[in-house]
Amino acid sequence: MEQCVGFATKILNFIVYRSYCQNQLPENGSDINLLEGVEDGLQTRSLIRSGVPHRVFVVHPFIKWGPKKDRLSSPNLHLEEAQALINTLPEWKVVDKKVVSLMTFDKTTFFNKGQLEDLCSIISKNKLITAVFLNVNMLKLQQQIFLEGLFNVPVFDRYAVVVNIFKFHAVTKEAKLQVAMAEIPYLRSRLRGRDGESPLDKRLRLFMQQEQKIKKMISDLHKNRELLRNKRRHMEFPIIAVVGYTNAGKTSLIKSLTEEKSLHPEDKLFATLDVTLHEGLLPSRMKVLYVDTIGFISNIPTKLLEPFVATLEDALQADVIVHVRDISHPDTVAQNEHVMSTLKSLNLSEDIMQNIIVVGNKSDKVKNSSNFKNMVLTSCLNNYGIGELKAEIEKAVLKVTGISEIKIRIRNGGDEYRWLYKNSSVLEVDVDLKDCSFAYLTVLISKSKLGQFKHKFIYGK
Ligand SMILES: Nc1nc2c(ncn2[C@@H]2O[C@H](COP(=O)(O)OP(=O)(O)OP(=O)(O)O)[C@@H](O)[C@H]2O)c(=O)[nH]1
Ligand SMILES: [Mg+2]
Repeated sequence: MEQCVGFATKILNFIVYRSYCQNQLPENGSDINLLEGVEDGLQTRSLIRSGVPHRVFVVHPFIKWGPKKDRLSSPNLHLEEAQALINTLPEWKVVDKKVVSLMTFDKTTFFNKGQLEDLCSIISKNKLITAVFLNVNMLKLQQQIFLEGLFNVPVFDRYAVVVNIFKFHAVTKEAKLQVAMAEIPYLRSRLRGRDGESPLDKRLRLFMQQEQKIKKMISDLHKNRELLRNKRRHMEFPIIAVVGYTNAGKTSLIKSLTEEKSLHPEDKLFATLDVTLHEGLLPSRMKVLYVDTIGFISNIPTKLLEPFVATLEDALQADVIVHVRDISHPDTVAQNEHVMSTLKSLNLSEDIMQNIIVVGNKSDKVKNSSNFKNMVLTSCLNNYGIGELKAEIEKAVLKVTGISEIKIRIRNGGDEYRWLYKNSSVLEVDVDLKDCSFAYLTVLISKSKLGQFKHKFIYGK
């Protein structure tokens, strides 16, 4: 309780603390130079010190009445998701949790007087607590400074926590650059609290320069990927993008579809941050490429996801989208709405939006899965429904790509033979019993490739 004695004194302390905090902000360019050591991991100075674990008191504030009330989900489900976010950070632990109802999130003190006293009392009694996670998108600087002054421990919002999860999970240079890019608006917003003397302008300018440099590096990488994509298109393997809410089982599903051993599904939010490609075979032995993508999550500031949007749009230039839902999750309906509205907000073609196969995953954890209609039910745990899903994917692929099955008689081991193996999916080879130097090949081939084949080997001769 002692921390709460004298609310007015605390307000005074807040003013003193505020100037203390301002002195803690980066003083010179080198401190905030995100691009120093890009190659060795883009170490940034962040408001969460990387590598310092915390024992966290999770507080989920929610609006009880009015138009801003969340009608799709419940405060307790949000609290659970907030806990899952904290547990995703290595060695971080949740030691207490609470939901608090408010009329607005706009007050500088954030909570009302009674709530603040209550929270202070919890924090002062529980000596384990080393940080508070306030489950809102982004606190205003003044709110954060006020609450930290009062609670005497760091206060993190969703932006800070999610950026740090991203940092732990970014593997490729592109993902690391995107995380650095995502962090800039946050760090910049934390700089703005200082009085406007010239060093602040200098630091803001530095941020802008860094932002430009990172943007340029990302755009160079995108160009590179564009080349790869064209190459991929040239090979004409159908592309299946796998999307869904974080932790729904996207990576697991791709693992089941491709039997690729190297994939590692994890019970963590945002385990996958990089777009990766995985080769698989459909029932007719047609080769396809599955694209694993970053998971969606609701209540994330759009600024945080902006750097990832271009990559996601790029990944979704696919022939078919598979939307994986975790139907065992109590919030599955709200998660579905969120994924669908995010997909609609992206710059995707009409065609692809018509080609979404919905998968009801984790059906092993659901008692009555017959409630879930218009989807393929699967379980990656026991491979249930994987065969049916492959057949659905094949149907969709054949429909959109105009790929057809044909049988051609060609010379064994000749140029035609090699060309077909490279450019189509060979389903069957039967030696011509009348002339063993010839064979009948049954292949799946796209219209354009068939045109090329005829041009090269039939009309061209
Ligand atoms: N019981 C059950 N668990 C599953 C199933 N599919 C996936 N899981 C588990 O769910 C967790 C998340 O799986 P991932 O495949 O990593 O999920 P993801 O959608 O790729 O997650 P992010 O990359 O973090 O967005 C892991 O612990 C999986 O083992 C399933 O069908 N049944
Ligand atoms: Mg994943």
